[in-house]
Formats: sequence, structure tokens, C-alpha cells
Amino acid sequence: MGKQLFVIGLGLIGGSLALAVKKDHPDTHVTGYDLNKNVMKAAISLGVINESAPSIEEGARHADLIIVAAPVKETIEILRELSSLPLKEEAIITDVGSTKKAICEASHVFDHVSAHFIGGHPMAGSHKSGVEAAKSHLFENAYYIITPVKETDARAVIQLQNWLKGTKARFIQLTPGNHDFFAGMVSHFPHIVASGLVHQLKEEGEKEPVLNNLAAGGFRDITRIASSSPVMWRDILLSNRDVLLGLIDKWQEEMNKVKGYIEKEDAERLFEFFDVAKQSRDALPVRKKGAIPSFYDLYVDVPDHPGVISDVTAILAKKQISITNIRILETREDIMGVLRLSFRSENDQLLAKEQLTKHMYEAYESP
Ligand SMILES: NC(=O)C1=CN([C@@H]2O[C@H](COP(=O)(O)OP(=O)(O)OC[C@H]3O[C@@H](n4cnc5c(N)ncnc54)[C@H](O)[C@@H]3O)[C@@H](O)[C@H]2O)C=CC1
Ligand SMILES: O=C(O)C(=O)Cc1ccc(O)cc1
Repeated sequence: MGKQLFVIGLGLIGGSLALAVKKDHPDTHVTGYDLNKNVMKAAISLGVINESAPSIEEGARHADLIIVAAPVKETIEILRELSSLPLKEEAIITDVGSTKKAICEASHVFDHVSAHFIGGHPMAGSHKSGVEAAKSHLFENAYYIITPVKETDARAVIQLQNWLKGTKARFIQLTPGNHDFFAGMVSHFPHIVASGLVHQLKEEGEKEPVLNNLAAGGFRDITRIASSSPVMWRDILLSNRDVLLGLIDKWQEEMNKVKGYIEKEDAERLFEFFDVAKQSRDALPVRKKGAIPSFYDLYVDVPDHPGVISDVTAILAKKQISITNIRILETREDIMGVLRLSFRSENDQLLAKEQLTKHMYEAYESP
């Protein structure tokens, strides 16, 4: 019999990891456990797991790798439970929680157990949740942060990365503290801002419903992450409290600065505010994938004339490149528009860019 994987929490991340591990280790037997019985049934029928376990104890007993993919608070409870159960001697336990300090501190429960705990955080996901949204390539090219805490963790880290090779993620190691600060900056805090913007719109939109229609373009794009799971984000904020309080203070300072420029009608400072931001944004490394969902999008500048969409799709159809979604992002007066095309894979995205450029269209990965 092959090796055994046990996944606790069969949602977007647990399901996607189960599929990715199975891809690279096809002989592995995958057992799953979720608080919700319907989720376990769905996971079996979607081929995400081979069987469900009646309890954590039953599933963990023979597992070589245990992935805990539940919300952060539950993860800590599950680690406590696991540390008191009979486990395989060399079992590796990992988690996927979006914060690492609290979880790694709690993982000291394994200090006197022969199984190894290594914290992990795949920095990719989606605003969707649930096993139905799971896909084996969710983490392709994404950063996968590993947070070992002891020197003796080195061997288990190598074993864990080997287990997770099928994710095609890029593994990096950080201390739990650095992880939480970095993730706070690029992922957690932006969620607060996105949801804050939506709140602002909601209040006014109730008085002036036309506002909601006007918010269909850029506003929708920058607030996409506000559609994520409220339970998950509540827990993330609560477990990265100090980092987020600091970032909120800095944000308030930044907003006060801009407020001052507007009050004083300081055109020069306002220009500088946007210019420095534009230069920094333009200089960011081209997105492979970060804490941004794994969509393979291309933005294409198109002349705003009837038939342009079918011209673009015909170019791609000729090379059998399928598009999974098309959206017209904006039309500027009657001159140019931007199309956002989504593809199933990075390869399709690259081929499409090549073809469209060949046909004199301006196509780029990030707006
Ligand atoms: N959604 C995302 O984009 C990302 C999420 N994460 C982290 O991954 C973890 C899971 O997130 P998702 O998969 O998105 O959530 P999800 O909501 O899709 O799935 C979580 C699953 O865990 C189950 N669950 C909850 N408590 C449980 C318990 N005590 N025992 C067993 N099962 C339990 C739920 O029933 C649900 O099926 C969270 O800790 C989150 O911080 C990490 C990277 C990206
Ligand atoms: O922050 C985002 O952009 C996402 O929506 C995806 C995501 C969510 C949670 C994570 O811990 C990592 C990535």
C-alpha cells in the first residue's frame, strides 16, 4: 500500500492540496475529515479524497502526512487534539493558516511527540471557498511560505516540500513573525481596505441606487477580495492583531497626509503622491502569483468598434486557445476599450499574448 495523506478541513485549500499531492504521488491514499458531513460526501464524489474518516483520531492514526486546512482558530484546537493522539512516529503535520505566529506557538504541543509539525501558508487562493472550488493547480507558481521553528525541523521541511511538489509552488522559509508582518501588509490589510470601500459605497448606495451601477468597473475590480469568507477574515484579523493595528495607524497617517494636500490644494504634493505610487506599482515584479487568486488574465487594448470582440476571439480560436471569461472593463469615450480575457492556464495565457501581439493588439498581464 502507498503512503497515506489525511486532510482535516476539506475546503478550497484542503481540497486543492489533496488534489495537488495526489497528482504527484498517485499511489497515495487520501482520507479526509470535515466537521460538515455533506462536505465529506462532496469531496468523495468530486474525487478530492478516497474516503472520509469518522473522526480525527481515526484518520490520523495511519497517516504519513496530515494537512490541517481549517480556519485559523480551529487549527489551533485541532493541533492540540492531534498531539494527544496515537500518530505514526515519523508523521509530518502541517497547516495552511493565513497567520503563523499563533499557530506555531501552539505547535509546541508536539515538542514531546515524535511526529513533526511544520507550519505552512500557500499564498494563493481565491475569494471563493468550499471544496467545489478546489483545483489541483491553485498554487502553481505561487509562493508557499514554510515557517520551521527548530533546527531539527530541517529534514521534515525537505520531506514536506517533496510531498507538496505537485503544487508547483515556490517554497520560501520565513520566521512566523516575519510571515505575519509580510502577510499583514500584502494580504490582510488590503482586505480591510477593500471591505471598508464597500461599506462606504453601501451606505451611499442605499440612498442613491444608481451609485451601485456606476461602481461596476474599477471599483468592482479593486474590491473583489471583499467577497471572501467573513468567518475566515474575522479569524485572520483576530490572530494578526498587533501587525494590523500598526498598519491601520500608518494608513490613517497616510490618509491624513492626502487630506492635508487636498485641503491646501497642494497640486505638487498630490502629483507626487500619485507619481511615486505609479512608479512603485509599475516596478513591482511581474505577477507570477502572490496573495492574489490564480486567474490567468490578459488585458487587451481594443478599438471601440462593433465586431472587435469577435475579431479577438477568432484569433485565439484559430489556435484553439479557449477563453474562460471575457469582460469589457472600460470604454473611453469612443476611442479605446480594454478587454479582460481569462484563461484556464498560464500556458494558454502566454500563447494568447503571443498571438494577439502578432496581430498588433496590445496585450498585458496586469492593468
Ligand atoms: N481561501 C484562501 O484564499 C486561503 C485560505 N488560507 C487558509 O486556509 C484555511 C482554510 O481556508 P479555506 O479552504 O479557504 O476555507 P473553506 O471555508 O473553503 O474550508 C474550510 C473547511 O474547514 C472545515 N472546518 C472548519 N472547522 C473544522 C474543524 N474543527 N474540523 C474539521 N473541519 C473544519 C469547514 O467545514 C470547511 O469545509 C484557513 O485557515 C485560511 O486562513 C490560506 C491561503 C489562502
Ligand atoms: O488575499 C488575497 O488576495 C486572496 O483573496 C487570496 C488569499 C487569501 C488568504 C490567504 O492567506 C492568501 C491568499
